[in-house]
Amino acid sequence: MSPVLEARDLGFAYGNGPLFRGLALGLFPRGSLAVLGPSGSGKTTLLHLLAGLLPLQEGEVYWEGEPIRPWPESLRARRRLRFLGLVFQHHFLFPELTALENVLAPGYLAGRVDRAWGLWLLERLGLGERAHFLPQRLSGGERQRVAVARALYLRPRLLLADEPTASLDRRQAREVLGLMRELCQEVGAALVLATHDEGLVEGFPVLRL
Ligand SMILES: Nc1ncnc2c1ncn2[C@@H]1O[C@H](COP(=O)(O)OP(=O)(O)OP(=O)(O)O)[C@@H](O)[C@H]1O
Repeated sequence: MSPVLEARDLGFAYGNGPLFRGLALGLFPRGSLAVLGPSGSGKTTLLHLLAGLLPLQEGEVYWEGEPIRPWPESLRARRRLRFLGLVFQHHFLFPELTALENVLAPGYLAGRVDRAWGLWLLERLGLGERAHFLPQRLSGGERQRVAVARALYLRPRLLLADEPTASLDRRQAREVLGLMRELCQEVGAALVLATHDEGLVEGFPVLRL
């Protein structure tokens, strides 16, 4: 079995000294990893490097064994759409689209619109009854669950979640994380979770920044 995601010898600096150097990680299909570190330690930067959203400075990132550095941005964007899903601290839902339309949005980009699959994801996340609500009528936890459904809609090999529960209370955070982990297993996605919260990473292999 080859790794879904691998990073070797990663180093990055914004100009005022290195944020990290010589960093390595690897994830197998359906594997998980928590990136743990205080605010400012470089979690978001690392996830952006892994997602190919920030140019690599030192080292290399491999998606399913292929180095991403040589790819032109247009190819990277195309590969990203199929390879990975992203969930951020803020949900970034389209305010004028319903929960279901938000989940289907990547399907329009990829030419794969399957309402039944979108609805199944929402139901699995406990939002079947709210599929036709606009985001403004949903709670913070519900919006974040819609964002998780949207990120998994194209059945990515990898889900990158950057502080996805930072705006939720502890109970909601645990619930959203638990559902996210279960659904990743079902969809077949590996999971990288970035968080500053030690209390949330029980059961995860941990990389400390
Ligand atoms: N575009 C940028 N230019 C210069 N410095 C930056 C830039 N983006 C981030 N930084 C700095 O790099 C450091 C790491 O930032 P990053 O957002 O990766 O950390 P983080 O661990 O995700 O933090 P948080 O938990 O607060 O989101 C911080 O000190 C930040 O101020």
